[in-house]
Amino acid sequence: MRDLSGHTPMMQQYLGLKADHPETLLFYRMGDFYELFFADAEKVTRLLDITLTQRGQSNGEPVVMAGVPFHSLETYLSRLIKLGESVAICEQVGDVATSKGPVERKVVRVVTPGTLTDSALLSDKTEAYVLAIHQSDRHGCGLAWLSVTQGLVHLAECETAELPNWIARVAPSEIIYSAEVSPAFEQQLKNFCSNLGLPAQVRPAFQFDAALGGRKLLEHLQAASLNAWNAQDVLQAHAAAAALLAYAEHTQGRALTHVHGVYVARNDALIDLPLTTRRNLELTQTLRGEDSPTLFSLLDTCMTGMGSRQLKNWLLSPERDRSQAMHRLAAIEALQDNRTQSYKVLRDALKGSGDVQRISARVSLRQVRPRELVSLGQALQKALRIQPLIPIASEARAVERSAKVKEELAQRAGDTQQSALPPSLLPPTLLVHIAQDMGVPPECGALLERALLPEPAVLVRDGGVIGHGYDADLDELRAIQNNCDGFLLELEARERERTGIANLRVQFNKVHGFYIEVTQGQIDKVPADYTRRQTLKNAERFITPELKTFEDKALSAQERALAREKFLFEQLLDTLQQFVPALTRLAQAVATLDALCALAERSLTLGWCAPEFVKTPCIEISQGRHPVVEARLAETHGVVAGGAAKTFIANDTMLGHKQRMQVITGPNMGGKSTYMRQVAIIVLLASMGSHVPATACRLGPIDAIHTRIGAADDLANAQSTFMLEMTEAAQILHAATPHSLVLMDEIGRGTSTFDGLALASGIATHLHDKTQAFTLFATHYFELTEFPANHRAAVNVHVSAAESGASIVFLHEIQPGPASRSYGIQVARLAGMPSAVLSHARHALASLEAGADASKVQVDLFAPPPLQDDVGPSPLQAKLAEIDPDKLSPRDALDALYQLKKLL
Ligand SMILES: Nc1ncnc2c1ncn2[C@@H]1O[C@H](COP(=O)(O)OP(=O)(O)OP(=O)(O)O)[C@@H](O)[C@H]1O
Repeated sequence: MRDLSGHTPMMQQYLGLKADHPETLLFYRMGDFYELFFADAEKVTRLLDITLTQRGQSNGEPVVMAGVPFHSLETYLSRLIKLGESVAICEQVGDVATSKGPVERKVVRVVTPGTLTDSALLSDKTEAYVLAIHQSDRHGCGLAWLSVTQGLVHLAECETAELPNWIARVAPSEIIYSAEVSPAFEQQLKNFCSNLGLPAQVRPAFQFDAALGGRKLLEHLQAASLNAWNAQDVLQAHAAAAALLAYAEHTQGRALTHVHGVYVARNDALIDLPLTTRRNLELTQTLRGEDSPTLFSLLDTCMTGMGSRQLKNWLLSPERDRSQAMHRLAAIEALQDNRTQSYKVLRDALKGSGDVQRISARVSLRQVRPRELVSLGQALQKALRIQPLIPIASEARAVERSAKVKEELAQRAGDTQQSALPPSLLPPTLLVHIAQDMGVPPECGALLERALLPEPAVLVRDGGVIGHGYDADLDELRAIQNNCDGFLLELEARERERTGIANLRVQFNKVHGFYIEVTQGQIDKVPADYTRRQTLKNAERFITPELKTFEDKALSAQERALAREKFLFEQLLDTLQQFVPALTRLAQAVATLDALCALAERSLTLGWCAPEFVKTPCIEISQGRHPVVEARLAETHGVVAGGAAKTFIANDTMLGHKQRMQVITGPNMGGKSTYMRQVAIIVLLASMGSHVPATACRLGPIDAIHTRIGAADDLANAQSTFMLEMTEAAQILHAATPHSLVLMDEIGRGTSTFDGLALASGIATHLHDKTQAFTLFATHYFELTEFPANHRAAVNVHVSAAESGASIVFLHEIQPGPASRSYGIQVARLAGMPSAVLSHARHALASLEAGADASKVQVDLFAPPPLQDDVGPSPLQAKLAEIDPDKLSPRDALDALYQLKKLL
């Protein structure tokens, strides 16, 4: 323990608090400022560009400090959190008037990027997760993550090698791990996090305790066993959960009473969408790291932040089991019902709904602000109006029509695994469930309406929060403040009448308070209950018991009203706790309904169709489109660089048992990448339960979407473009199965032509013969168009283009057969290459082609490698093997040596 005795008492207090938060910036409240000291002060000065000052000395050293005004705390917090910093907020909790030495202070909460609850600091559309990672002894990891504003702890276990993909899937805002992970593991984790700009915190090893985690989960679930959640066997994840909950509680300064759900994410339950796939398909971020245009930005027309977050979650975690998707599809069909078009009415009703999910979490954490409670009250009223509008009957008809959903439901009813799903995803059908959860107890809404003013102050400490008529004492205190003048006039009139003193006056001054003034001439009329307060030259001033009582009340009324409001607000929070579970269910229902309505709207606006799920492995798409490219073309009215088509050209895709691989050729800019991505996007949309941009779509089971597209140098990890390309390709070859969709775009182009071609052909062969995944293989190697000739399940297709003079027109149609040529020079011309370069290139091409024709040797790229000839041992080896030196006489040994020499 450090000796602090040389420091001033205040610095001793500060340093004592700081010792508990060494890695966190400590905001130390002093009057109207939060002050930071020493290294913290220097750091925020750098990060926030605020002034560094120096005041006095402590322990012989100058006290370096920087401060921010208390009322601008949120602004500074938000900037620091965006920079990945954590902040401990230390408030004065003792009584300034009575304390000897520095007033008592306490860290009341720690604000970290992954445990935010304040809507001012959170993005509407993104959940902030904190992810705890536990390294187990056996090459595995236990994971546990939660968003403090949700009531659900997610658990998972994975191999260490799969960790990056899990982190990508969870997309946390912050990671915590044990102080005792292996150095190699820590290094890997740190590299990975710094590449993603993800803050990582080290936590004490003892907190990563499986038994403790199991117990804590049971406490939250108020259950005796985790079996019902199918979470009993994931012990490594329990260890992570123990640390996760401890950390979340540490940041909030209290237990998370609203956490009452556990969900185990099993590796084989979700469609695998590796980090590369998320990136390449531009699901939530463009390749340049922007939020739009992406698939999510196109899909997300939700009316609430809750809906947007739900939709993003569906997009990034589609399940392999299609029953969930089928439920959503049935609900979308009901919402779109021609006659009622309920989705429109519902979207109107959902507009402007408060963020029930975040607000109810803040209720249980007792951090909620008055205005949030008002908006919660409004959301409850909305929910009651929305409830009867939900087209339950149409959904029932849609389910009836879909024999498959019915079959699925019947299966699920007898399926013991069902409780592993979050509650709102269970049968009965989705909309029925949503409608049930919309019914929050009416007394909750009524209480909020009564308890709060319609437009309360921002903070309780300012007063003006609690409604009129809610509490008699408060009403009286307010009446005193408001009716001071009225009361005094009324008292004056009454006293004049009682005493008969016509010029009696009731007045107030700051020194003497309230008094009744009587001129000297009228003194003899003063009643007995008047007590003299002050004598003036011409008048006497009195006080009466009634006026004294009023004075006491009036002078302290404001103070007492504030205290009363605080008390009533706390009492309100106590009462609201019982409604938190119902509010959490309501939030989930609103989020789901909003997301479904957005999907219904998108489908109708963009002309999408419902996919059909089948058991036979296949991907059959009629007239498929890439929704984001199509939307961009529509926005720009087809005026895009490179003379592309004016409207999007739809294409079919037929992959099945007989045709598992397409070798796609065609000019640059022809649309190969777009076509491949569109197939992946359609598969993904269908799997999440959305309609798809096509006229028909039949989809067999899918377990993963792998992509190897483009190449960006990963300089931070010292990987070259080619190394990265090969690493990604190798991962795909190991992971893909016959139910996976694999996109390979121009594999092998990062090395010399022969190496690249040879590798590309090897990879294609492996995918076709061994992996047998559905594969779209785009290539510029014409040699690979020979591939289908020797491989039954592969076909050639090409994107069409037409030559028009020296130029080229892209038709973007996928047609059978290989492309006739590559048009590289024409594309370069479109790109504005100087004509001298083009002319040089044309000549060079002609001579290269002539040379290639002359020396054409037929190489069978796809022939299996020759087996090593097994010719057996040589005569010399055979002779040597015969000899047993232990049995040889010196004479025999010499003979043998001569024989061996001869054989040589
Ligand atoms: N089906 C389509 N209909 C209309 N326009 C399209 C279509 N497909 C692609 N395009 C347009 O052509 C552009 C180039 O497409 P894409 O990047 O897919 O070509 P590519 O063949 O993969 O090119 P490269 O081989 O150079 O990577 C797209 O940005 C888009 O504007």
